[in-house]
This record gives sequence, structure tokens and C-alpha cells, in this order.
Amino acid sequence: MDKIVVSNLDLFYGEQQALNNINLAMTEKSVTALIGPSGCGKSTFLRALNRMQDLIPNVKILGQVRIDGQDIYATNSDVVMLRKRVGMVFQNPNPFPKSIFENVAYGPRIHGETNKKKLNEIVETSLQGAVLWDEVKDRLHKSALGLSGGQQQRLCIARVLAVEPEILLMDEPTSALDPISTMKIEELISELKNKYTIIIVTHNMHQASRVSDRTAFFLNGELVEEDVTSILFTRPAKKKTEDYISGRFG
Ligand SMILES: Nc1ncnc2c1ncn2[C@@H]1O[C@H](COP(=O)(O)OP(=O)(O)OP(=O)(O)O)[C@@H](O)[C@H]1O
Repeated sequence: MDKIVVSNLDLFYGEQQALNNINLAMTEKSVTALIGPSGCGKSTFLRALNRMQDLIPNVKILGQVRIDGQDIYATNSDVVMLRKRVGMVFQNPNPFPKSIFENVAYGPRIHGETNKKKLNEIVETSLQGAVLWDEVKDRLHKSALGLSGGQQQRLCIARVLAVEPEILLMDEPTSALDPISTMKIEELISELKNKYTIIIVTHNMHQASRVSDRTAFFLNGELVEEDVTSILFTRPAKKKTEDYISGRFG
């Protein structure tokens, strides 16, 4: 079933058009990878899925982004609720300079959870969900900044899981990590897709083919082609896709 349906999406930064008439449906509880050369609009597209451009002046967005049939850009759309439903993990792990516990409890607290026992439960479940619990359970009240980069990234995933999202947006989540940490995050993504709809931007085509069910190839702000990942990488329909995946440009 489609969780997110994007129709005729245009996005302008001032005069510059960064997305041109994008139409893409993303399936529930699956991983969609967004690939393409630098500057083609992957991050812009990802960020449009939870209205992250709202605070940038002179951004104009046309078209629709529907989540469970509701247009997130409709005037009555609740942005706080949207960001709870659609969590985001960034390229560089960015934990708060607080304890591991406080990093995970932060979101639920913002959303009104004050019960200590409930917060303890949420922190444990979220850290387990991000496959970090065993590594940190004895140091929950130590600074998150003492964790390795890979652990910090899993903590950021736990922080997102703590507010019970439905969709996870990941913008090159492993590009700052070593190969072992990258592998752990990739395994985690395969686990998380049983519960969440995941959209991941990656520069690494091997990663896209390892973790995603479908892949969308962007070029110059346009969606060139989208298909089942194994098909897109072996039998792309478009010449531009073939040129890109065979390393002829980008
Ligand atoms: N905040 C912004 N203000 C103005 N222009 C922007 C902004 N963010 C992105 N752009 C422009 O929009 C276009 C698409 O950028 P975007 O970051 O979405 O590409 P990308 O495919 O994610 O690139 P990369 O792989 O290098 O991260 C680029 O030309 C970029 O310069």
C-alpha cells in the first residue's frame, strides 16, 4: 500500500527550480532509496516530505505530498504532528550535549510525557529498536558525546523512534561512518522496515542495492526513473539511468 504519494511537486529556492514535476509513490513498510549526482535534488525532495523547507525564506512549493491520503501542505495540516509522524536522521550524527537517556527522552517529553516509569520504558524500547541498548544500558546517564560516531547515529535513530513515527527519512545516514558502523546501520534499516516506511538518500549505489526495495533516480531536479531496486540497477528503462549507474557521469 502507498504510504506517501507525491504528485506534480515543484520546489523553487527563489528563482531557482530545484524540483520539477516530481511524481512518486512510496510503499508502506518498505525502503525507497533516492540516488543521483550531487545537486540533483535528493535532499530537497526528502526534506519536502516533512516540510523542512518551511523556515527557509523564498521557497515556493507547488503540487501535493499526501501521507495516508492527507496533503501535508494543506492549510489545516498540523506541522508538529507531521514531524512526529515523519522522523528525520541526518548525515552527521547530531546528539544533544546531554546524557544518552535525555537524548531519547527529549522527544516524548516535548510531546507531554512526564511519567518517569513510562519514560524509562520508552528509552529502553527505543534504544532496543535502534540496536544500541546492550552497548549503553550501563551508561544511560553518561554524555551522548562519549559514544562512537556509529553509536551516536544509532542514538539519533533511537531519538526518532521514541516519538513513535510512521516514516523515517534518512539523509545519507552512513556517509560519516566507518564500514562496520555502516553495516550495523544497514542491518538496522532492514530490521526497521518491518515497522516503518523508510526513505533514504544515498550516494552509494551498493548501499541502495543492499538496503532498498525500490530506487528512484534523480537528475537535475527531475525524477528520471523509479523501479524495483534490482531492476533499476540491472535493466534500467532510461539511457540516463544506465549512464549513471554504469559510472559514466556523477
Ligand atoms: N537552502 C537552499 N537555498 C538555496 N538553494 C538550495 C538550498 N538547498 C539546496 N539548494 C539547491 O537546490 C539544488 C538541489 O540541492 P540538494 O541539496 O537537494 O541536492 P542533492 O541531490 O541532495 O545534493 P547532494 O548529493 O550534494 O547532497 C542545488 O542546486 C542546491 O544548490
